[in-house]
Amino acid sequence: MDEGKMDENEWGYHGEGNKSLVVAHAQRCVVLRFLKFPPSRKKTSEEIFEHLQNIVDFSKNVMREFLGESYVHCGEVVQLPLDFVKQLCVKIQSERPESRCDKDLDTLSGYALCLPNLARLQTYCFAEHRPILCVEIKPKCGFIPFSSDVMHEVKHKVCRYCMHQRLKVETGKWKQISKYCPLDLYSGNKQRMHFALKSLLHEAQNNLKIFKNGELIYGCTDARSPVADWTELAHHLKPFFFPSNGLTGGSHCTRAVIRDLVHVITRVLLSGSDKGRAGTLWRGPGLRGPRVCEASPFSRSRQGKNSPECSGLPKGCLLYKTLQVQMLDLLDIEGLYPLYRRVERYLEEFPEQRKMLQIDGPYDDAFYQKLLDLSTEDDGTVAFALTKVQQYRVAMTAKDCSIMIALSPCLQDASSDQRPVVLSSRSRFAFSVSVLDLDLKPYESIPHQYKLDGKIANFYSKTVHAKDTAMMSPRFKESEDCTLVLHKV
Ligand SMILES: O=P(O)(O)O[C@@H]1[C@@H](OP(=O)(O)O)[C@H](OP(=O)(O)O)[C@H](O)[C@H](OP(=O)(O)O)[C@H]1OP(=O)(O)O
Ligand SMILES: Nc1ncnc2c1ncn2[C@@H]1O[C@H](COP(=O)(O)OP(=O)(O)OP(=O)(O)O)[C@@H](O)[C@H]1O
Repeated sequence: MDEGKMDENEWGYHGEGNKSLVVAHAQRCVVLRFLKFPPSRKKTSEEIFEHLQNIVDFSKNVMREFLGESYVHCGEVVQLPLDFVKQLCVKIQSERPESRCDKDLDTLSGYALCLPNLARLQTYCFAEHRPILCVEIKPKCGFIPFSSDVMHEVKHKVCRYCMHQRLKVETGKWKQISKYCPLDLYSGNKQRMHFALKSLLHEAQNNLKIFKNGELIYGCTDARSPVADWTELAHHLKPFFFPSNGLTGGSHCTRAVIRDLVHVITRVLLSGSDKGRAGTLWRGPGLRGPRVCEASPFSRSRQGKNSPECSGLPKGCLLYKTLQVQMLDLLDIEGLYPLYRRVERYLEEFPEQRKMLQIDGPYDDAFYQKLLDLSTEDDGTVAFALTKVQQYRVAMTAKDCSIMIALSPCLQDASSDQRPVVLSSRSRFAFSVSVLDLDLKPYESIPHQYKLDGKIANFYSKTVHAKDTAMMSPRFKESEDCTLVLHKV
């Protein structure tokens, strides 16, 4: 990319989250990722450069090691002409969802991250002429905490995502509760994974987006977004899955296309194409805790039946590796918070030590090596507390990242440039899998996490458990009554 000759007309709005905004080049497979800030929060150019460089270093030295290099694209920091950035900002403003406009794109520093456009097959060269379908999934936390420090009883049975749904609907963030449960997606069991993916297709929230040739065709931006239209989605997908157009249309066709999509995504998610070194050498914390969330409609419908829920994920696949990194949260926020307070007290006494403790970077190999200490025996030291704090931040990052799956149809016997291939009922796709949004969660967000966690668990217990008890009690009363009668007889 020639930063000297930038033309805003060659770039278009691509998407945004809470902290960054992404624009894509019209022809080339690259995106620019800019940081966003609340209008009142001004940062210096040096601070922004350091922040972006930290993102690159963290991806390179930590996440690549954990997840494998084929999945992680670190990108590079680029300096752009300020005129270009200002004009780009004006150009894209009308396309931004209203709910994201509480923060402004940084137009003052001129710095951004340049990354491959993962909504197209991963390549830095000119866009390929083959059509490309891309599915982005933000799977969220895939396990139930196993830490003995967890005091909220409900957290041992119901996963954080399912509990949080109740609060999100209550506060108006989303209109209805999703049937998606991350534990189903991470189960490795095909039936459960199909259920999870279909649930995401029903209620995408911010957990699912679908792009066709780089353009968003499915997914919602906020609670005001129109309801999911499977007929329209199937119309987009049909040429990919039924190239010879065997099915004419109607609900049968819609269902068949959606089923094919779900099956292909499941196969890709279970594939382990990664050849990375350290990603496979590293032995993570090991899968622990309940494998089923009590709130998942799939699990509820199978209660008491012999369900094949625990097939487990293949070790090479990205879901498995992501889950391992998420499980670096060994103590849960309830066990972590006192350790955070220990580090805080130390820093209050020795503020000059902050740099040495690498709280704000650099995220180098030394930082990575310390993360590998999985001991949970607290020796009362600041060093122990700090290691757990840093592991928690890394785990939280993995709980909030997204997985991008790009699929491109290929002919029956054509070689796919060494890319892996997945089959659907009537087609064949070359695919790539990548992770995005691997920005290390800030140290400062820990008190917020602690409060939010309590709020989510309390709200869930108050509403759902109260409701469940109310619904259960007549049945219990009946059986009690029955038992009493039997006793009398
Ligand atoms: O706390 P959560 O689980 O709601 O996650 C936040 C996400 O909400 P979600 O639940 O996925 O809708 C939230 O996503 P949205 O803004 O809701 O799309 C952010 O990803 C946020 O991360 P950060 O503060 O921007 O670094 C996320 O915050 P972190 O907790 O990951 O810091
Ligand atoms: N390299 C990329 N290629 C293609 N699309 C991308 C890329 N990076 C980001 N995106 C798109 O931009 C959106 C926003 O990016 P990202 O998730 O990094 O934002 P964020 O503000 O950091 O997110 P969060 O809300 O989780 O903090 C993504 O959901 C994805 O659709």
